[in-house]
Amino acid sequence: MSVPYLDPAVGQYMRAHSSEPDDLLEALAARARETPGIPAGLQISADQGRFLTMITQAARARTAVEVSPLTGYSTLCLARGLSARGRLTCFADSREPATLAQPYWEQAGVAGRIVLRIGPIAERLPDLPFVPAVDVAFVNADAADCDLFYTILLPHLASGGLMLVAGTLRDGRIARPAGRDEATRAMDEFNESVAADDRVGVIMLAVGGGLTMIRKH
Ligand SMILES: C[S@@+](CC[C@H](N)C(=O)[O-])C[C@H]1O[C@@H](n2cnc3c(N)ncnc32)[C@H](O)[C@@H]1O
Repeated sequence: MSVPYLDPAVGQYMRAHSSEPDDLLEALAARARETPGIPAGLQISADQGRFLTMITQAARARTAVEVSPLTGYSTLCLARGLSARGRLTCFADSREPATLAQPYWEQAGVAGRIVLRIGPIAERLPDLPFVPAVDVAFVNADAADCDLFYTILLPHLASGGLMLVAGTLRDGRIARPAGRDEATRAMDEFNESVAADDRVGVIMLAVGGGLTMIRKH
């Protein structure tokens, strides 16, 4: 478990007392590492993946949305947590997840739950239907895009629905003003605006590079 802003001994302890990713997730992660053009470090961490599966299960989600899949690892974690008749609609700029992850989605028996929408995400996302309402949305995008995707997705969320946004602590840089880059400043603005949004309840979790869980009232 890599939680760079935590004491390494605490991270090690957490890893030792959490479930490990299974062979299929490990195989997909290895395939992503070997694939040219997939930048290292963009895929969600194993602990984030486990959290996505568990929260989707706990929410008994039937309708989920993801922006964006890239390697398809987070997609597999979300799809596994859905009920058998659930649907996960994934917005991606390119076909990468389909070509890379499809065999793993099939092996997991969840390929039939996944619908890919390929094309410029900001243009495609507003086409998402309002019925059925979304139970769980997962946003793992560039910091500069998080506010736009949040703004578009929130009206689609069911009352009591959850939105999870990854990378919100920027691996700890968010709280170290000296080391801030443009993306960290953008994420800070996003975090400020979500915390002040009275339509939702918010908790920031020290999972992976930071994971914000947002519940619509
Ligand atoms: C953080 S990744 C999503 C990772 C995904 N959830 C997973 O588990 O594999 C998505 C972001 O990566 C950015 N990105 C950077 N380089 C990319 C590349 N070569 N292909 C696709 N997305 C890329 C995109 O702009 C997008 O906002």
